[in-house]
Amino acid sequence: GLGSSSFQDFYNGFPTKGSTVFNPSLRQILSDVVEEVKHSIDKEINGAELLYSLLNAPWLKSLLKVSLGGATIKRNGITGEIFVARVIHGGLADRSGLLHAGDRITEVNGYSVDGLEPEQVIERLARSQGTLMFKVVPITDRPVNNQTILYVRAMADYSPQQDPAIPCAEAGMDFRKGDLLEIVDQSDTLWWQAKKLPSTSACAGLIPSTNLLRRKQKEFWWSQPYQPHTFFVTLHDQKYGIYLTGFRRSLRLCRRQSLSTGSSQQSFHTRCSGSGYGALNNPYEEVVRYQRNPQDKHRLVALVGPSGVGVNELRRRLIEINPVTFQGAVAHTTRAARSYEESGKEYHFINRELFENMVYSNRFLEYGAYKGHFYGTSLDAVKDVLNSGRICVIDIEPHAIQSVRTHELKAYIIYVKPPTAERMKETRKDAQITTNYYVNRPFKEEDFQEMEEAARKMESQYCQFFDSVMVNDGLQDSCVQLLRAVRRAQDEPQWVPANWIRPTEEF
Ligand SMILES: Nc1ncnc2c1ncn2[C@@H]1O[C@H](COP(=O)(O)OP(=O)(O)OP(=O)(O)O)[C@@H](O)[C@H]1O
Repeated sequence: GLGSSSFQDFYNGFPTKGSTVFNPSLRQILSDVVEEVKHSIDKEINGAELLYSLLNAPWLKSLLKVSLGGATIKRNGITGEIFVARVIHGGLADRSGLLHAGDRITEVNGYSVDGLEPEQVIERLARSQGTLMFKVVPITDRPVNNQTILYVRAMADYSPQQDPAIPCAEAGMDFRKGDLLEIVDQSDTLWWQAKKLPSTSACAGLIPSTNLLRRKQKEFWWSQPYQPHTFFVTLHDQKYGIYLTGFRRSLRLCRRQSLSTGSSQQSFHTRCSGSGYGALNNPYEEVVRYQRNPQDKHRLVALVGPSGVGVNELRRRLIEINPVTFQGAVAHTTRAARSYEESGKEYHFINRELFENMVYSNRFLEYGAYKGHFYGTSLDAVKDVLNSGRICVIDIEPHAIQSVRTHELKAYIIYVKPPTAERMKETRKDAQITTNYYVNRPFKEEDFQEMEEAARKMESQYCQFFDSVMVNDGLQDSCVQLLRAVRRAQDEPQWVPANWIRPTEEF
């Protein structure tokens, strides 16, 4: 339905304002827009969408959709005057430079529109053929366009179609947790305009501002899958401990035990830095493009994944491939060293008092208790590896992600995802799982299902923090994927939280 000739006609009659006639370069803009619309006719949304519901001829819908080119109109309830409510960034109206929010539309094709409903104005527009003429009284105090572009990562999902409060759902833009957004207009305190990156459309869409989205999140908190689970509990709560880096089997054991005895999820204790916590409350996290300087320390690489997916296997293989480059962090424990163990090698063996001091001075990224002993991965153990010039590769529970997303560690989070249950069955024939009843028994059907379920939950809660996602299908392939991801993290530009680069409230 989009004949170029009709576009041409329409273009010729594109709204003029006073004596201003469209600049010929608009011809080019319009043909761009035609292309855009062809690709996104069902998604591309702007004020002209109002027309959409009123018109029947599909070609006309398309045409008019473009014609308003991203402006919404509204009626002043008291005076009855029709105004341009909003000009969508990057849309035709915006690019023409002729329509501005606040401009009053007095006539369409010589007919006064005062007192009409916006829908009637739209209808009038729809009925007109050939030349389309607007008489516009420009707003006197046009706001200066001093918008700075802001890049953010969405920490929440948003769907305009499900938001009755949005002024024009069709002009809205949906996004999901983890999406990168380029915010192009913040002039309205409630509704911002943004594009999703990588952007395929020139046109922006409406999204709620930080404050508005925060308010919405509070209203709908029960529907938000993500709730921070960062707890500080006393060291004397030994009943349900956890275990950490390098000993995830114990961790899994005690987690399962604690679940089966009805304990809450408080078996995870993580460090909670100011900046990290701030990010949890912010529906948008400001990000900047960052590339590590070759002279700088490496970024910490942290693997997360559901228990049994193979996080430790992958980590071990990576370190084995190149132990000069990669290293894990040595955990601390209060358990006594065995005769063959050496402090600083298997563990840093420390006494309980020292462990407690480290907890209280916030030195652990994550810690917990298991069988009466404490275990923890300390910030210093990670820094030791990074200071030695190596790449520190650790695995963490997702609850601890916030404790490594800091200016200092600049963690790159790799999520290891299980393949389908069928593929798991094929690839894990000789693999061994550790459960709370058995250490190293063959995988069973239900293990795969449990893992799938755990992966789903993990993704729904934490996907916004994953810098890279890999499926651990064939081991060989996974190792190559992992190696590539680690290289990317160190050598290629990445979006990182802005406060890593210009720290505000760092520890
Ligand atoms: N891609 C793979 N193909 C085949 N077997 C694998 C693969 N990845 C891991 N395994 C095997 O699966 C088993 C569990 O892996 P691993 O111990 O690394 O799990 P994990 O994610 O660290 O879980 P946990 O939290 O229990 O420690 C091991 O026997 C490991 O060798």
